[in-house]
Amino acid sequence: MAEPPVLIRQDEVEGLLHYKDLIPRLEVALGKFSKLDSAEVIQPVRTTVPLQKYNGFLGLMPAYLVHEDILCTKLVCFYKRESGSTLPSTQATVLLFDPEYGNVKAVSMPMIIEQWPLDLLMPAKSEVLTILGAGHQALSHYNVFTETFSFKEVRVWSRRKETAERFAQSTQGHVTVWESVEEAVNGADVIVTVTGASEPVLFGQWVKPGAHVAAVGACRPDWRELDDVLMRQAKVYVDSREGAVAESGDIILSGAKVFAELGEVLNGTRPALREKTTVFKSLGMGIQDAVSAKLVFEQWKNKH
Ligand SMILES: NC(=O)C1=CN([C@@H]2O[C@H](COP(=O)(O)OP(=O)(O)OC[C@H]3O[C@@H](n4cnc5c(N)ncnc54)[C@H](OP(=O)(O)O)[C@@H]3O)[C@@H](O)[C@H]2O)C=CC1
Ligand SMILES: O=C([O-])C1=[NH+]CCC1
Repeated sequence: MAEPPVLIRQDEVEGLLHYKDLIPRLEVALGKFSKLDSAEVIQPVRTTVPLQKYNGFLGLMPAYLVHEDILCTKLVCFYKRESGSTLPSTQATVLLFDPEYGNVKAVSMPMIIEQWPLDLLMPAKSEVLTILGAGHQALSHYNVFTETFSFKEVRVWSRRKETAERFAQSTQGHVTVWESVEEAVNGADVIVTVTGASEPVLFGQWVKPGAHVAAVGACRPDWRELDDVLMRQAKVYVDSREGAVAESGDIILSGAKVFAELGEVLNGTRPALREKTTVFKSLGMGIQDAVSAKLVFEQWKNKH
């Protein structure tokens, strides 16, 4: 008889997995996912169930990594929150299966680890980082970017100045708060957009040529964070082409062409044009959660 599933709480997950251990395993999985006719990593486009009454959706994000025999599904609820709301906008549960028998081995309510090997696309000399949005994703991106790279200056903007100020008070290093997006991104080498916006907040005319934009918000076909000018002038990289053309308003509504999947850069089939203005449009991949869940479960077993 199969063992009952273990429940791994979010605070435990944080102590069991560091993103530095995740990235190399993720790179292998992404490279395999982006191979032509790949049968090694199976990840269908997210299925979404609209929750109109609550201005949100439930997303189902399954993935099977054949090379590591990892079967996993993330279930994520996302809501568009009014300004000043204290309710969380993203809540996720991850189920890790035994692929042979089909029983659930572990259930966890993880931090959503949206970390990517983005140094591939950042300008070689990146001194100024601007984060647009100041919520959960902003903090996790701040932590990874500032632990991994040495920026001379970090700036933050949020829809409400109080959110940006609270963010700046919560970070380890010095962060300056800006009231205008245009001024906040002026001269920035790396811009992370992590807002709940559904209309563009970042405009191409403000972006320094050669800058890198990591676009993390706007995960529905009619939501946007970036304007047409930026989308059309930049080389656009995505996590999954199939996902991007189905779900990303920034891509669908601007008509921008996808240059490459990040996995194609990692497996050497497309170049990383870091000297150009680049946009990485991330929508989230079940693969990330599958790799994370396996690592978390292994660590959990070592400790119990
Ligand atoms: N690509 C991926 O893999 C993932 C993407 N996401 C996306 O990242 C984004 C941020 O998520 P998270 O940090 O958890 O959210 P939070 O609710 O914690 O933070 C949202 C931030 O966006 C701002 N904001 C909200 N609505 C608007 C708007 N209409 N216009 C401009 N700014 C707005 C908020 O400003 P204020 O508080 O000042 O009002 C706040 O700074 C979401 O779009 C989410 O879908 C999340 C997880 C994974
Ligand atoms: O990957 C993810 O969990 C999400 N992407 C967009 C909203 C939530």
